[in-house]
Amino acid sequence: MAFRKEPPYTHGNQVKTAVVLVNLGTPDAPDAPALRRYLKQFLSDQRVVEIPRAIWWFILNCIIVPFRSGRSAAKYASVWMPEGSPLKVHTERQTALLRNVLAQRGHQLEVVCAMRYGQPALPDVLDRLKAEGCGRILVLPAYPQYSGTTTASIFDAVFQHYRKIRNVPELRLIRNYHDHQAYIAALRQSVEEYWALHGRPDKLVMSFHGVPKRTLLLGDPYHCECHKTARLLAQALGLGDDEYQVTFQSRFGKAEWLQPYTAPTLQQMAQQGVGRVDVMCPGFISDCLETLEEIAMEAKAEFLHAGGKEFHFIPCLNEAEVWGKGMAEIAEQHLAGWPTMSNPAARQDAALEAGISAERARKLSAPT
Ligand SMILES: C=CC1=C(C)c2cc3[nH]c(cc4nc(cc5[nH]c(cc1n2)c(C)c5CCC(=O)O)C(CCC(=O)O)=C4C)c(C)c3C=C
Ligand SMILES: [Fe+2]
Ligand SMILES: [Fe+2]
Repeated sequence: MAFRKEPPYTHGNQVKTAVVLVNLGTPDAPDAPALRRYLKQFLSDQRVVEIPRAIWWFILNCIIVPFRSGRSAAKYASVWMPEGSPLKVHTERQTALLRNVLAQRGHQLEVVCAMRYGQPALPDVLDRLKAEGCGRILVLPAYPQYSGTTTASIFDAVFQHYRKIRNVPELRLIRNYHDHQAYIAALRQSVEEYWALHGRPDKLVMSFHGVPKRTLLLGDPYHCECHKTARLLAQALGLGDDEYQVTFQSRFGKAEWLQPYTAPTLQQMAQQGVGRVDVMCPGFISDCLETLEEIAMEAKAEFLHAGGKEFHFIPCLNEAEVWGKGMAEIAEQHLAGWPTMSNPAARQDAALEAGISAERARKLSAPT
């Protein structure tokens, strides 16, 4: 196998560290050509669709791409922001937030974002970091719950990229943070703030993106991690079992996916006399088509049509300050041992913030 051409190794270069926030990716524009490119790349990933290649090639190229692109483009158009697709806009803002919080805590590192599908493409971002001298890379997927369909696909893309590189950086991959206290605390704060402004619902629905049921039966822990997130959040909010419900949305294709499905559950709730529901999507750290259109528009209309009185969508964590700190805490745990703090004053501040005594902080900041 041929490796990519690299400049000759030189001695004495300072090795930099980078954190890469990787999200799913999104079309470049809310139109059919952009959707065709996006859906083709996304749905050709064998981690996402496990149907035998030849059959799937036919279904994807002759049915899904031609028929879905226009419809999906119209949905994207209904949530498109002036700066672009919500998923990309929020991911970029989260990257800036994480960069600022880590810098405030005294870390010297690059913080960038990348997309598994679409732009900025993960391989291009990894190439750029290498050219900038980053010899340590921490990959932070935008998925709190691990799934073979999402997290592992990011890992595949990273490994695939470095297969062609001779001088591979030191790599760390964050597998999940579905039960991390910083993530649960950020969710709790966002719900409590929402309820302080808008009052409380009869029922809180936590709607996660679905996956085919067979992936659960074949060992994917995603379903269990979603339930654990929901249980921990309900505990943090002090909710009883009858005050919240976990559901799964965005079913794709004819096969059975994780149940209960979000839309029919909301309709049943409306028919059973649940007056107000609040829906949140803790499987997404940023708002996107699936939250803003499928939940905040479609599911809302269906719930009200079925007789529900009030429907509230609680936004994702997006750029909440508490989530900036949460992401930083998660990243810091995985950065441990890497020399990211070269500034003694910042090191002392960070140690103080972590609750370590001033004296110990001074010792820590002494040159080593
Ligand atoms: C939160 C994690 C996600 C999992 C798990 C997931 C699995 C999964 N998705 C599809 C098919 C589609 N998903 C689409 C959009 C989409 N999916 C996620 C996240 C997860 N997907 C996000 C964040 C988004 C929104 C992207 C955006 O641009 O805002 C779409 C495209 C939209 C459409 O045309 O309806 C498809 C298709 C499968 C098949 C799958 C697991 C097997
Ligand atoms: Fe999806
Ligand atoms: Fe489970």
